[in-house]
Amino acid sequence: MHLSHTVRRRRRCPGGPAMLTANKLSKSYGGAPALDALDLEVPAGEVFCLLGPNGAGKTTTLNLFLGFTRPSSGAAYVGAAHVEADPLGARRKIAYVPEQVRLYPHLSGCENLAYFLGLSQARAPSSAELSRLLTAAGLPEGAVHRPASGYSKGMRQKVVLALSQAKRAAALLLDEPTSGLDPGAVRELCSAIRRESDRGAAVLMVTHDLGAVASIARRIGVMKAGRLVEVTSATGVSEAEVIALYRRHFDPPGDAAPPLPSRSSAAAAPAPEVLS
Ligand SMILES: Nc1ncnc2c1ncn2[C@@H]1O[C@H](COP(=O)(O)OP(=O)(O)OP(=O)(O)O)[C@@H](O)[C@H]1O
Repeated sequence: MHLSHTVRRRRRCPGGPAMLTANKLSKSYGGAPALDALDLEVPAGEVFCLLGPNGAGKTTTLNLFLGFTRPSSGAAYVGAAHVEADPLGARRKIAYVPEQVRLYPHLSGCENLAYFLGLSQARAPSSAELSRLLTAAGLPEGAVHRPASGYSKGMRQKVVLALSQAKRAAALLLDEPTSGLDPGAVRELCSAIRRESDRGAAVLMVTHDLGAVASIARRIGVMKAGRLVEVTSATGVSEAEVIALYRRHFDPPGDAAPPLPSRSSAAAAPAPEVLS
């Protein structure tokens, strides 16, 4: 079926209309495929977790949905917006939690939220409304008006999750959000992500945290060398079952105790700015 760039009938996937769609989405660097003909649909309200070893193409997938990089072939859509043809239209529908969220350090959480929200919509919510959004996302009340320079990683993430809620983002993309978080912060983050999916956001989360996957994923996609090699339901699965799934794909044969991805593989690389 031909899909026009701008006018496109929204396809339906099992859980409802697809909010994130990849059609034969491919990206090569210097002739080497980083992502190879990805077909994927994430409907509204679903949490889809992408697993795979380093270099599998997970971040490349996010970058293509975000319009940070152009596909070599194929197409990515956010709702009906074709990312390449209508990057701003697509971006307006997305909230993005990079591995390291960067806020304006001299501004408070409330001021950061007002700023990022102002980039995407004309209506400026009141300070009381912004505070409510931030505390609903899990930011401690006492931190709302404090400079973000003193925020932990988990607190910075809460500002983006409040932004996601405030602008009613159709899609929430997260790149290794639990790396470097303590177990309590991981639980809080998972609850906040669940609230966003309950609201109707399509969630696409790249992670090495198999416990978090078991806690929030509705479907799991396994990536290997740029290809999506398995998609499976995660409803009711335990962490042990997610570990078994991962081992089935990535255990070297004959190796008794292969390494699993760590829960907190914090990388120091700076991430792009918060999208609004
Ligand atoms: N800007 C780039 N230039 C050249 N090669 C790149 C670039 N970005 C990614 N790649 C390559 O594309 C492949 C997929 O990378 P990608 O970052 O998507 O993997 P990943 O699954 O997210 O890995 P990780 O778990 O380490 O984040 C890798 O081989 C990587 O080296």
